[in-house]
Amino acid sequence: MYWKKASPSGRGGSAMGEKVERTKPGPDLVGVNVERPTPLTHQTSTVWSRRTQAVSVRHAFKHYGSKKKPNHVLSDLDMTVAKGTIYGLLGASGCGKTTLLSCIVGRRKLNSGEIWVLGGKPGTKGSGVPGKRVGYMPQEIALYGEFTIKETMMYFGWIFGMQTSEIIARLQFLLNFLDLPSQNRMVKNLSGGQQRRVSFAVALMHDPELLILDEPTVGVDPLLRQSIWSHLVQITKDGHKTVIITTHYIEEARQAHTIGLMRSGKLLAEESPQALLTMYRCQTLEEVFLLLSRAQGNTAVQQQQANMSTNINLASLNWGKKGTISVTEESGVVGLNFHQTHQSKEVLIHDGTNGHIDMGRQSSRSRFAETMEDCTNCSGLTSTGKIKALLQKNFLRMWRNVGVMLFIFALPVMQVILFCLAIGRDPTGLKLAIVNHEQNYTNMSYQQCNFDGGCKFGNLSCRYLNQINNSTIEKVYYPDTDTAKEAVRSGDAWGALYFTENFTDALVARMALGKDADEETLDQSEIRVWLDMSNQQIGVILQRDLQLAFQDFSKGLLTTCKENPHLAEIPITFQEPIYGSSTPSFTDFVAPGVILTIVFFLAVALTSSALIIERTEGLLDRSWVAGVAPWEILFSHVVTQFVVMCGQTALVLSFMILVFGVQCKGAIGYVVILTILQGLCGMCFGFVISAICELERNAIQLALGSFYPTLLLSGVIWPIEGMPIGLRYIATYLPLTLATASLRAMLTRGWGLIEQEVYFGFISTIVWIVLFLTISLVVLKFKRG
Ligand SMILES: Nc1ncnc2c1ncn2[C@@H]1O[C@H](COP(=O)(O)OP(=O)(O)OP(=O)(O)O)[C@@H](O)[C@H]1O
Repeated sequence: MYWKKASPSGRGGSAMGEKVERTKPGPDLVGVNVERPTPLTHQTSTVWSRRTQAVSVRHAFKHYGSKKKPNHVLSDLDMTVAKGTIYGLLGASGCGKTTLLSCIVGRRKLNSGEIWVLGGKPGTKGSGVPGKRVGYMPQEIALYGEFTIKETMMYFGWIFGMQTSEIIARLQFLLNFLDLPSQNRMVKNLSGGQQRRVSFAVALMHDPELLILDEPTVGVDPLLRQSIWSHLVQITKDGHKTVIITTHYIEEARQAHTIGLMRSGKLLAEESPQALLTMYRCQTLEEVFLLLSRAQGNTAVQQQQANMSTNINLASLNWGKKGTISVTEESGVVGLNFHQTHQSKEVLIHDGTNGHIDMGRQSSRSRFAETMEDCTNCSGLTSTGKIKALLQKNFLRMWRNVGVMLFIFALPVMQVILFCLAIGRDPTGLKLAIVNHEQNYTNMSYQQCNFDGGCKFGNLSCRYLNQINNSTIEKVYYPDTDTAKEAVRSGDAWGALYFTENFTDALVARMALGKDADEETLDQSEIRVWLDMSNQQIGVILQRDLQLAFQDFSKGLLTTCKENPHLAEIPITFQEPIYGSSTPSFTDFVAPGVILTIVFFLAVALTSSALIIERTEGLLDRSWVAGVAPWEILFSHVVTQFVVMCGQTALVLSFMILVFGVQCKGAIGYVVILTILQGLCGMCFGFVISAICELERNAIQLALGSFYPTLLLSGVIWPIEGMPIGLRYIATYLPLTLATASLRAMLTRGWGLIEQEVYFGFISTIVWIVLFLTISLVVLKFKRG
């Protein structure tokens, strides 16, 4: 058997059930009826008393920052909020009110200490907190700017498991009650005060058991502020609803049943407003707060003296028959506890094991059981309402944002078009400085360079020049090699080409004499070329075209002279390639990597900031407090992204294959699946970035920073076989490498899923998806803690 204070009316504020936990009664006061709580005999009774309060916080410690340099925000804080009361939490800015509230709603975890909310510990299975048992209005607006008021209510209503008709009815009430504008107005177009009221309406939406309001009256006019307070008083009247409210308008907190005055991470006092005013003989709560704050600042000795004098002062108070004052040690600075007899009374209750329970306890227990039953769904896997709300939110946000829509669908198309137009084509108009001493430079024929196309051996230099591809090479004529080379040096030409004055005769002699040709003949018959090889691609193309032109020239000559044209070829015959074309294009080599890179990094860009934006706007926390689990948020993004990915894949592949003719020899179905999987992989990588980074800026840096190394190491623009062996191993296991090789094998070789190179690409992508998702979930869970 033990003593417990019960408050059937739920009034009277301070720690009704809590004071029974004292083991050391305080000193008697002269002339004051002092309650002496009886020491508890069962530890279970303490737990029971905590469970029957709306909120009970014990020995709470919380710090931010590292262990070495902690910023202590809560230090050994105790708080008791009785059911059916309004609890006003007051304190200077930065004293830790928001931190305390976020620990109560399960947004943050204490470093040590205990919190009981509505009979359970926040975050534990079946506690319903976070979840629909709590209505939370954070300090920041924490709403979706692109939503209308109605959509906002729908979103949270569905998350709370309400039916659409219920939400609409409740919305009408809240619009009228909070004097809100039309339900079709966008939240971002509302005034600051209106936005705060919408935020308040969200907290009231599902009529929760516990309302936690962080400064709901900021920016609200006095009339509406009064009506908000009246509403709070109204809803707590029947004792089923509890409100914790912080405010900087200290005087409005007079309407609360209990006031907790907080300073430096502790509660200086936890009493009813009237008791505080009377105890400290103050006219306003502000004065009380100043008094207590000063008292806390004094030394321990001074503090003791202050307590003594307070006690003596209190001794002279005449509480009459209505009031009793209990002296306790746990109320902090003054250690006073006030109860009005008409609001609370001491009742004898038994340990639950005996089965004899008094009415007060019975009602709290049955209510507790009821609420726990109510919340059996809270631990369920998910609800369709939540998924519906999250999906609608993701799609609406995308749809309403033109920039995002362009980013999603126009950017990939533009990238493909740019890639196909800009990469892999032969350059044109490359200037070649030509010096032909077979011709007279001043003569027009130098430019025209006529020759006889039959089996005639005159002006062979002109016949060769005629074979050169005119679209790639633009011939510019120079009088001598010095000026031609100078043109190359000064960047006016990519190379200089020189024919000796008796080139034709020497070449004919070379062909006729064969091994008997002398050095001079060989020297005179050579075409000399000086190239600018500083640009490897252009240099190699010029080499290739000049050699091919000579081969064609020789073949043509031999053919017209009825000789075997094969004599002109080097004795290596490249037969028809087994895969690919005999004139392979760089585009075909790069295209698979480009397709996957576009889809992968667009997904990274889309998702890497998604969670951060929601987090910085406070939306993520608010959704969590409403009972949305991290995996549900991820799942909704996966579904949204999947739809986006399908659209992007269709666009990218159609433009690549159908419009620009990139070859696809394999099964298009597998190509599509691998591309979508890579998009999902990029999305999951984006989640990791989003979960790790606190700021959008950091996320962008990380996403951009990862782009280039991935591109370089994935064999997209150069075969990984060219890398040093160690780096090659690392590169092989990057998310894009095996997938690129797989896609290339499907597109250019026409391989199917049975080939190792192909299915390795699929396996590697799926493994990366699982890995990234796991990392994001772990980080999200960790951060939530
Ligand atoms: N995420 C965080 N990381 C580090 N420090 C934080 C964080 N959130 C709050 N703080 C610090 O903790 C202290 C308490 O902040 P808190 O927001 O709880 O105060 P508050 O009493 O709600 O203030 P206000 O009335 O201005 O809202 C402040 O010094 C604040 O700078």
